[in-house]
Amino acid sequence: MTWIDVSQPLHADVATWPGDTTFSYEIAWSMAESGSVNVGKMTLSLHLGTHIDAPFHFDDHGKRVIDLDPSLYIGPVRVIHLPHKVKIEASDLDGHDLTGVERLILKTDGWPDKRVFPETIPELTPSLADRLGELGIFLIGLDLPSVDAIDSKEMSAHHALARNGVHILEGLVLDNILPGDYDLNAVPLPIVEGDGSPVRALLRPIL
Ligand SMILES: Nc1ccccc1C(=O)C[C@H](N)C(=O)O
Ligand SMILES: [Zn+2]
Ligand SMILES: [Zn+2]
Repeated sequence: MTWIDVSQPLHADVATWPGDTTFSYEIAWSMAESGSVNVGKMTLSLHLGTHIDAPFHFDDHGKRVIDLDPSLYIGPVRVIHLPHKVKIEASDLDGHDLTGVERLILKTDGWPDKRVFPETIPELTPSLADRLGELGIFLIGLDLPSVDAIDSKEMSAHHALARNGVHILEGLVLDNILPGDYDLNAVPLPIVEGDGSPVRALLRPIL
């Protein structure tokens, strides 16, 4: 079975958090100039497209990307569908048996057009973060640009997840993904000081 790409392509028009650094790519040194090769250069916010958050993103004393175990982002994952929510809370998991699940992806359908940055999105509640912690889930992924509301200053979901040892993977493209069990591969770059990192996120159905 082949891997399915669930990442947003990186190009100049990728939707960016309002006011944040957009994506740009240029050839810094062309074949003509160098005499041998094209050498590219890119600039981007570490929180655009499909990416992971390091705790330093929302906590001055939190871990940087280099401190995060890459194994968090490789391995079995459960995808569940929770569409049309304003808030996603612990009780939304009630119908789901998540015994043994370590990585969980929420397909919320809350960011339908990835070319446009959303004005409002479902937010995760601290009660959900606590439930994930109790279940032993250490990675939450979702098809949204944030686990908090767009206008949040408290970042209460980010903090509650971190308190519960749950790591964050944002901006997945799940339109063609059905609920079920998959293998995940979404490893960050070894950015030593990074508060986040873009990832190439891939899913492969477990049959
Ligand atoms: N408040 C911001 C201001 C500027 C740039 C990004 C944000 C974010 O909150 C990003 C989002 N929570 C993220 O984790 O990617
Ligand atoms: Zn982020
Ligand atoms: Zn975030």
